[in-house]
Amino acid sequence: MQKERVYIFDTTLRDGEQSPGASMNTEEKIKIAAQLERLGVDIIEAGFAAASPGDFDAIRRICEVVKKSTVCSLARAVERDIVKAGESLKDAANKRIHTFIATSPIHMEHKLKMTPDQVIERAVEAVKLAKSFTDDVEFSCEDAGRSEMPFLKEILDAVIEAGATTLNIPDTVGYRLPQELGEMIKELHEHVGDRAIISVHCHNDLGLAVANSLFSVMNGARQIECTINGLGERAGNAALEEIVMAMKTRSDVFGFVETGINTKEIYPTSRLVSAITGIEPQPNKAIVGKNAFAHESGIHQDGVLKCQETYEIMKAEDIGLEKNRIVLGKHSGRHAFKERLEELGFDLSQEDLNRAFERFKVLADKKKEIFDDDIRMLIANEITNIPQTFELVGLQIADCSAGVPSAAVTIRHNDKEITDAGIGDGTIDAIFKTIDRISGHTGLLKDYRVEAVSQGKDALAKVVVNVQFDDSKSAVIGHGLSIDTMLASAKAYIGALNSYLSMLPSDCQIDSCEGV
Ligand SMILES: CC(=O)SCCNC(=O)CCNC(=O)[C@H](O)C(C)(C)COP(=O)(O)OP(=O)(O)OC[C@H]1O[C@@H](n2cnc3c(N)ncnc32)[C@H](O)[C@@H]1OP(=O)(O)O
Ligand SMILES: CC(C)C(=O)C(=O)O
Repeated sequence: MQKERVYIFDTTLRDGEQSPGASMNTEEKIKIAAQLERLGVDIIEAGFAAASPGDFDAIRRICEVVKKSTVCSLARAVERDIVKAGESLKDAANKRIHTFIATSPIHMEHKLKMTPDQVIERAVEAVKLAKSFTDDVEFSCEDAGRSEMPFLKEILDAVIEAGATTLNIPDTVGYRLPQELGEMIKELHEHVGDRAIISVHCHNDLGLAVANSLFSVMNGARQIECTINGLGERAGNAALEEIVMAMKTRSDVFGFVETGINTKEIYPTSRLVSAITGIEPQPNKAIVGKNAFAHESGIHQDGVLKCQETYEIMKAEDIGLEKNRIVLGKHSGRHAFKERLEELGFDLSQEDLNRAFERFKVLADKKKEIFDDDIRMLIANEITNIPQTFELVGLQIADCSAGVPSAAVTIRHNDKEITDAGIGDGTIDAIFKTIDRISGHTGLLKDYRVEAVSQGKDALAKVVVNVQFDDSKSAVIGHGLSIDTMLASAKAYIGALNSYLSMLPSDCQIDSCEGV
């Protein structure tokens, strides 16, 4: 079956820029336009030439860069706007003027202060003037979603007669429900026939912009106006990525149509637009949100690892992501944990794996997301195989502003828990001195380093100490890992102590613990 083409009209640079805070400079617009062309959009609405000299210039410069996609400027049904649009598009390889006027009773009466007949007359004049610059003229009935059907048919007949080749039916205020807009498009499509292409431009005030666009395609629309990341005035426009991926994923329903979009460019385009505008899609945003291809819970991770389709209806690769993301966190299970360890090059025995998994769960309770570096450190600590002669059970430090830095430490040794407290020149010194007293070994701190492992405010602190115990000739190293730096320091010091003890002949070890 011959597929019909649905033209993708991207208005990120025009309606998308109408998002508060999304203004872009000319260079930024050129970058986005070039990427939109790579993405394969048919028409790039590059701006509103009459809005400002900057907008005019950006459209003109985009025409120099974009050669395959059609470049378009918006214009009110006003002579100056159309002339400006025509001039800005002068050098375009393919150009379109998009002129519009409102057709709903509320807009005609209160905003335009024009009668319906005057609106038709103005629309016809606008299309005729636009036609003197290009054959490709689009006419929009602004607020068509709240316009009366007989009037819509009348004005569309008039602008077709004047030369409009694309007729856009905007749901300007996002009022229509999918079924209703679908019926409206069906009736208008039957009325217009093959005299022009029917387009829709849906806003997202009720969160229905994408659904409305898809219903419109099912009912005869062959151009969709949309934006990257759903940017746009108020709640935004229909999101290009959602429309395109819905049609691709549900080809059982949309198999009769096709777009020219290279879906692998969707993610890079989304990233570029959010980097330039500073507006990040919400994490759970369909297709391009940070979590759209992420799995955090053990049952889902297990399913996806066994068969991707258990929890994925699209492939991350299809939108240009490298792969889906298995996020390790408190809801993860052993399957995902083991898989990540293998990816990181760790091959643990079942016993080590079980121990590491327990420690992972404890860490995950404290930390929102566990990164690869966190796991590396966790495993490094797990596989050292040094006997844990002393084990930290608890640590309490006094309010640092109170004057004398002090620490209370509880340590397990030979199945006994011993608590002691001490003061020091600083909190770390107080902790280390107290550990010395409990263990009966005196350490001389040669080096102390702390660094953040992984990312975020809740990043793990990794403390590395180099300690010389009991006047021995060489110093030993200890590592400690925790989201709390003091705790990491205590662990590092005890780690160094255990390491030192493991190197002593066993009779010495017993002697050295007499003080405990
Ligand atoms: C639904 C949409 O997204 S439409 C596009 C919205 N985008 C923009 O408005 C961004 C660019 N706009 C601008 O820079 C400015 O509004 C301009 C340059 C176009 C016009 O600025 P100003 O001349 O100062 O007019 P202002 O914006 O205050 O008011 C709009 C005027 O255009 C009229 N108007 C609005 N739409 C149309 C139209 N499609 N055709 C003809 N006249 C229109 C209004 O009735 C009003 O006319 P009035 O001055 O006689 O009352
Ligand atoms: C100019 C038209 C297409 C528009 O942006 C709208 O109606 O929302």
